[in-house]
Amino acid sequence: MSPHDRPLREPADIPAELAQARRTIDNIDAALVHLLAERFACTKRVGVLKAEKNLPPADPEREARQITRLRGLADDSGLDPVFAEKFLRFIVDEVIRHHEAIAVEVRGDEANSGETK
Ligand SMILES: C=C(O[C@@H]1C=C(C(=O)O)C=C[C@H]1O)C(=O)O
Repeated sequence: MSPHDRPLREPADIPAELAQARRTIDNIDAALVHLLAERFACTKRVGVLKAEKNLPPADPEREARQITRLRGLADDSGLDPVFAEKFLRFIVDEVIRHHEAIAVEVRGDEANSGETK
């Protein structure tokens, strides 16, 4: 466990309920960071697989289906679907940038090893 996993220390003079709510927020933020780290580790692998198979970095058709699904999940759970879509778009755009960089790297490696596809 990293020392950053612990919730932040709050001043002693703040109301107990506010301090408790902030501990919960800190735990949720920690979980979000862990989840994003896992997601990016997984998408990195996908980027390598796609580059090796000469597939494009972005898959707009899959993205459209993910957006529809997440908007539905957001609606069901009381989260603003517009926000859910923006949040997914933000993450996916970053993933696509990673995939473009991975594709350049893999192509370079192939050129250096004299491999053809
Ligand atoms: C991860 C992939 O690559 C891209 C990133 C996606 C994502 O982060 O969910 C979805 C589709 C692709 O545009 C994939 O093709 O599955």
